[in-house]
This record gives sequence, C-alpha cells and structure tokens, in this order.
Amino acid sequence: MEIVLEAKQLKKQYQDKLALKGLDLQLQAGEIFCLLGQNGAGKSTTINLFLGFIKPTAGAAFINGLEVATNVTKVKEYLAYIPENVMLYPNLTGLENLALFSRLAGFDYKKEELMQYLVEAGLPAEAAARRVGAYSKGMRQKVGIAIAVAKHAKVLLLDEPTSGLDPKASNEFSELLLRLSKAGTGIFMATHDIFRAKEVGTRVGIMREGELVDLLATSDLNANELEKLYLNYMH
Ligand SMILES: Nc1ncnc2c1ncn2[C@@H]1O[C@H](COP(=O)(O)OP(=O)(O)OP(=O)(O)O)[C@@H](O)[C@H]1O
Repeated sequence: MEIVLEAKQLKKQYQDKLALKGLDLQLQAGEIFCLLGQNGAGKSTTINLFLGFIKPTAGAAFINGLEVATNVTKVKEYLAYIPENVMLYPNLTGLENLALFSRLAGFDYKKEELMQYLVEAGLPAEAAARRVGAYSKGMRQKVGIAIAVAKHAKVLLLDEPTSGLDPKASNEFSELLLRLSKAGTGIFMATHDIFRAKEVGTRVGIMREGELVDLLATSDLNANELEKLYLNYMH
C-alpha cells in the first residue's frame, strides 16, 4: 500500500512545553485517520508540522514520501488543508475562489469544470456565483473540499472541521470525506467529535499530553465503547 503521510519520532518543543513527544504514525492512501484529544493535547501542533507551518524539534514528518521541513513548497502540491474556518476571499464568488486556488496549484480549469467540482462538493450552482462573504460555514467547507479535489491532493488535513456545523451539514461533510477517501485521498482529521470519528474514520488515535496513547481500528468497537475508552484515558 502507498503511504501518503508519515511521522517518525516527531517532536515539538515550544519554549518550556513539550507539545509532541515523539509521534510515530503512518497513513495509507484512502485511509481516514481521526485524531482525538482534549484541548492542548497536541493535535494542532501535529497538523501544523505536516503542513510545514512549524519545524519539528526532532524527528520528521513526511507527505507522499517527502520530508516536510526540507520540501515545504513541493509538499504543498500534495496537500489540502481545511481548518475550522476555511479561509477564502470574501469578495470573490465561490467559483472565483476555486479558480484562484486551482490556478495557484497549477491547474487552469474551464468554468464548467470548476462548477462541476463545486456542485460535486455539494454547493448549489446558484450559490457558486454568489460572494463567499455571505456563505455559511458549511458552504465554505464545501468550497474547501472542491479545492482539495480540483488540485488532486493526495492528503487532506483537517482541524476540527465539523465544529459549529449543524447535524445535516456535518453529515454531508462526512459523506464528502468518504467519497474522497474512496477516490484514494489520505485523510487526517483532528476532531473532538467521537461519534463522527467512529462514523467516518478507518482508524482513530487518542492523544494525551503530546502522546498517542491508543490507536484503534474503528471497526473494532462501537461509538459508545470508543467514548468510554476515550474518557478513561482522560482521567
Ligand atoms: N506557539 C506556541 N507556543 C507555546 N506553546 C504552544 C504554542 N502552540 C501550542 N502550544 C502548547 O502546546 C500544547 C499543544 O497545543 P495544541 O494547540 O497542539 O493542542 P490541540 O490538541 O490542538 O488543542 P485544541 O483542541 O485546543 O486545538 C498546549 O499545551 C499549548 O498550550
């Protein structure tokens, strides 16, 4: 199997805080890995290391076999990132945002092709022509997914993507992730949502104080068992 994301003894020290204590992890193409953990556990730090936003203190992060810290620009070609609030240009339409981000990634699509990416990500065609400033959070997430698909990202990194989404939007979002994973994208998602993690994840990692304290296949347990296990670790 193709490994699209890997951490080898990945560590991050901020001043006096050891935020990540030597993470070892591999993600295969088409896998959805959900990272659970309390506030301050080290989830965003892990994601920021994969994005190349911060440098590791020791160890290394790899995307598509390339070490992130020494290939920050190249690695961006393989990555798409969806934070809690997708950053788009509010004065441009959804279509214009997608055109812009696709061009930055080196893809020059026709209007019909862009529209198809947006509609496939669940954005109604009439909304695609409206300014993003008036979009709901769920709609911005859909543009984020369309960007990921249009740039043929091998890895999608998500940080709390469903927090603040209503249940219907959250559910639609899960379905999009499942479709992307079936198409071979590796998905790494930090979340507080245990039930969503069980629903979409192929594997779940539980992080506490910068350490992965458990690693489970979601097929091995139901959502209630996962919640119980998670809460046990948090005591
Ligand atoms: N730039 C920084 N400087 C100093 N300490 C930091 C910095 N960024 C994060 N930390 C600390 O590192 C630890 C891990 O933080 P991180 O943001 O990775 O946690 P998290 O699991 O993403 O939390 P949340 O769920 O709140 O987003 C925390 O103790 C945090 O205070």
